[in-house]
Amino acid sequence: MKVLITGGAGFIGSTIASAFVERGVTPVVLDSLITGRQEFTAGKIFYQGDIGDGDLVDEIFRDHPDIIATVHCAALIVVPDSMTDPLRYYRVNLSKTLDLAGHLVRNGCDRMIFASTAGMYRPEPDLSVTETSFLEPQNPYTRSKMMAELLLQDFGKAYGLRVISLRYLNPIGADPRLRTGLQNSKPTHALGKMIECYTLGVPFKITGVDWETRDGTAIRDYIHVWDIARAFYEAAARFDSIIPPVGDHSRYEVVNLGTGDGTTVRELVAAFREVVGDGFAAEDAPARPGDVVGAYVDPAKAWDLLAWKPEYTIEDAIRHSLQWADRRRELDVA
Ligand SMILES: O=c1ccn([C@@H]2O[C@H](COP(=O)(O)OP(=O)(O)O[C@H]3O[C@H](CO)[C@H](O)[C@H](O)[C@H]3O)[C@@H](O)[C@H]2O)c(=O)[nH]1
Repeated sequence: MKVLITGGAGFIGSTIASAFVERGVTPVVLDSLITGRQEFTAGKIFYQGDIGDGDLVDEIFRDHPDIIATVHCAALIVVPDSMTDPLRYYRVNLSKTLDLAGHLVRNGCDRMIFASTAGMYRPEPDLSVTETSFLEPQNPYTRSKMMAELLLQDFGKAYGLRVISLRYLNPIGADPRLRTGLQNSKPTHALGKMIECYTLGVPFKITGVDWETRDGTAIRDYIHVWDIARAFYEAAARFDSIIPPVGDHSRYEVVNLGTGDGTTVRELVAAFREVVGDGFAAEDAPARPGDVVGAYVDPAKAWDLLAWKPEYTIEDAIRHSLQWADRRRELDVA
């Protein structure tokens, strides 16, 4: 049994591929390698190319008629970049998803698990989001994901494509067996900056300390990438019971993935100290332009439909990220 994983050489897609391998499902990776890494495809069935390339997708399905579902992760994901270059973001995340969906329908693949974002919700007053929270995406990245979901719903109604959309927020950590992790050597997200500051021996700047949260710092739902990968497997394994192949029910289901309470920046700093010791310094600083207070995800539906909840702690994710930063340096030198 095989699954096609678009973006399978990226941070999340490659981790999902490993989770499938460990459970006896063979991944077939399709990745352009624009941001993905060739090393992450080692030992896997790999096609280098574009999700919009119909001939290539046809070739993949000819070569692997036993593909039972597509996990669609290929996307551009950097919010500030999406604001300066929306054309590129809509082209890659929306137009190419449209093309891919057409190629899948043509090849008779009617199961898709879509890597989406819980960043498209307007948070409730307590900063939680559920699947019924109002959709109010704030930037071209989250809008491109929302629009892609809308087109996929239309494909369900017209062509029978079934889609489970998994929406989550800030993935951190690395494959616990360190096969893969974040490709980028200079990540700008909070944990990446903590690792950089810790390595250089300089204080980490807590950007934004006046938010209306439990300690004044912004909240995010950091979640271990292996937990996310497990959820994709569970969605694939239960696909036909979540969206049966026949009947006049909706062919589209949304499931949010998260921890249920989130983590503030100060809590992330405390967790980092828990892992590396007291020597890690942090200081208050002004908020970054465009920053938001944040949100956290209620994972109740994920438990009901996927029997899924996060298993790794924030400290586990920090430990794995630190180990991966060392491993990554070795890979770059090799
Ligand atoms: O050095 C830093 C870096 C970040 N933060 C703070 O930590 C919180 C989280 O920031 P991240 O950058 O980790 O997370 P964001 O959700 O703000 O954004 C990140 O996750 C998004 C995905 O949802 C996009 O990928 C985006 O490009 C990426 O920066 C924010 O309050 C930020 O101000 C600091 O205090 N110091």
